[in-house]
Amino acid sequence: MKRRYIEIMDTTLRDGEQTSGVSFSASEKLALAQLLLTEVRVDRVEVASARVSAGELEAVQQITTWAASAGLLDKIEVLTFVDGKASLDWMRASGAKVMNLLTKGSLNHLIHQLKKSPDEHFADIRLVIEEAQQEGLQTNVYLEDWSNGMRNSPDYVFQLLDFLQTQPIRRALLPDTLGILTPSETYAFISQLVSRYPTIHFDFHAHNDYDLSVANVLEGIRAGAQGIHLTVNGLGERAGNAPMASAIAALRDFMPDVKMGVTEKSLYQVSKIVETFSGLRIPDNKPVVGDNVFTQTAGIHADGDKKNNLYFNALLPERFGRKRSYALGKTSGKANIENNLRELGIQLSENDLKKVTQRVIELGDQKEVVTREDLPYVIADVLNTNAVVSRVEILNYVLTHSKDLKPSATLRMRINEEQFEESAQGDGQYDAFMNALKKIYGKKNQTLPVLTDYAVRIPTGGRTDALCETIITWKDKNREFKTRGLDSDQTVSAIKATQKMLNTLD
Ligand SMILES: CC(=O)SCCNC(=O)CCNC(=O)[C@H](O)C(C)(C)COP(=O)(O)OP(=O)(O)OC[C@H]1O[C@@H](n2cnc3c(N)ncnc32)[C@H](O)[C@@H]1OP(=O)(O)O
Repeated sequence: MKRRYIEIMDTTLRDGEQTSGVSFSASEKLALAQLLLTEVRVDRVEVASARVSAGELEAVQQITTWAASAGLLDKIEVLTFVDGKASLDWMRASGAKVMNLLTKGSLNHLIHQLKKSPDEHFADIRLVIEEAQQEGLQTNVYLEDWSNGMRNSPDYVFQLLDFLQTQPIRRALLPDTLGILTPSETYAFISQLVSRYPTIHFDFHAHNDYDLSVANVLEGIRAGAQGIHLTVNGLGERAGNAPMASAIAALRDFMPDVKMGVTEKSLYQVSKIVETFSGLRIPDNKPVVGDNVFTQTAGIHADGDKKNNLYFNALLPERFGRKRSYALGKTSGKANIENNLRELGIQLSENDLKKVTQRVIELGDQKEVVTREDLPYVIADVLNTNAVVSRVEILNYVLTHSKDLKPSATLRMRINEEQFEESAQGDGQYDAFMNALKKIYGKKNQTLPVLTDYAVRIPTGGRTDALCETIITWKDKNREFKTRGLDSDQTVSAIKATQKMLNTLD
């Protein structure tokens, strides 16, 4: 089968940054543009809108300087306006060579926002494109509000495309600006344009207002679009754009006649970086990249996986550098527990396994979270054994907190038979505690796992009402794991979670 190449244009740095509350710094934009082009290997990146701000200009200058040295300048795009020379001046200052010119794709927007006739608009566009060409810039053209245009003023859309067909443009970009399309309409509109304008390269740009963006991307491509616009984590104005990870996975799995240059393995990494830079947490159930999407919770599912991977689908976590896991809670069965014990290198008799399973279910009923690293403690408690040999014990500590002085911590602990004591300052009490801990492990030439997430919650209901639960995610060379601490004091609960982490180290 001859496969069609589909261009992926990432617009996390332009449309993604239009997410309310998100603003990337110049260095974050540069790092992301580099990662997207060289690791994720998207075909093009749209990095800014022209004229936005001085900071934005500096960011684009940094990106174009890097891209020019890497031979990738033709992959850096900037959204510009039909505004005489204003956007062109900005393009010149930024060093970018590809402009995505925002024209009006619906009569409604043209008449009410620009207050111009089609002929006036086309004349303005012609001037900008001509000037851009003289400056050696390449032009792609957005037909803003194109989807409404196709619904309500198709003749205007055809008029615009008839005109654009005569212009030296590289691509026509079809945005569903307000995210109003259904999959069948997306297919109908795009296939109509593809057959009417066979020489134009069409990109489709979805929005997710009805949660249909990925479905629309698939239909857009099936209809003949040659490129699609995506954002990492689906960032974007209102409900966002089509999310990169799910769209790529769906295209790979459902459209075998399509090929793309994107490296699937790097999608999770870029998603986590965008999560950090944007400050917007990825929902746990977000396909492909969410924390829980490769976690089997139900006992029946864990059992089925043991018997010929019965509950696997094509979306295997390993494709994205991730791992399947088995949750512990009230819907767990023996198979969930066994799976986690295997990871910890612990074996129990059938009878003991039943008792431990029962306790995990009870804890789940009380809304308590049980992590894999908690299991040895649950076993010790249920079976009354010394399943947990506390090689590491926090013996004493003093934490200070005062106005206008840095918090400090003094810590005494035992590692095997040896005792250590250290003091340190930090940005908060727990940070000071961790700094003292790092000094101690530094003496032993041992580095600690990196803390990658710190979540605090007050478990609701029942007897844990007044307690605070801290769940810390740690990452060391080859594993990521969570430990949990429970105490009426938040810092103490974090210290308890940390002691559990220390006891997992060799
Ligand atoms: C598909 C999309 O998501 S489009 C996203 C476009 N990107 C942005 O809007 C980037 C962020 N925007 C900005 O920083 C600012 O809005 C700027 C710098 C573009 C303009 O700022 P201001 O001069 O203060 O104008 P303001 O934002 O109030 O209004 C936008 C103006 O652009 C005009 N405009 C709208 N679309 C276009 C267009 N395609 N080409 C040229 N001008 C346009 C509007 O008619 C309005 O002009 P008016 O003030 O003469 O009525």
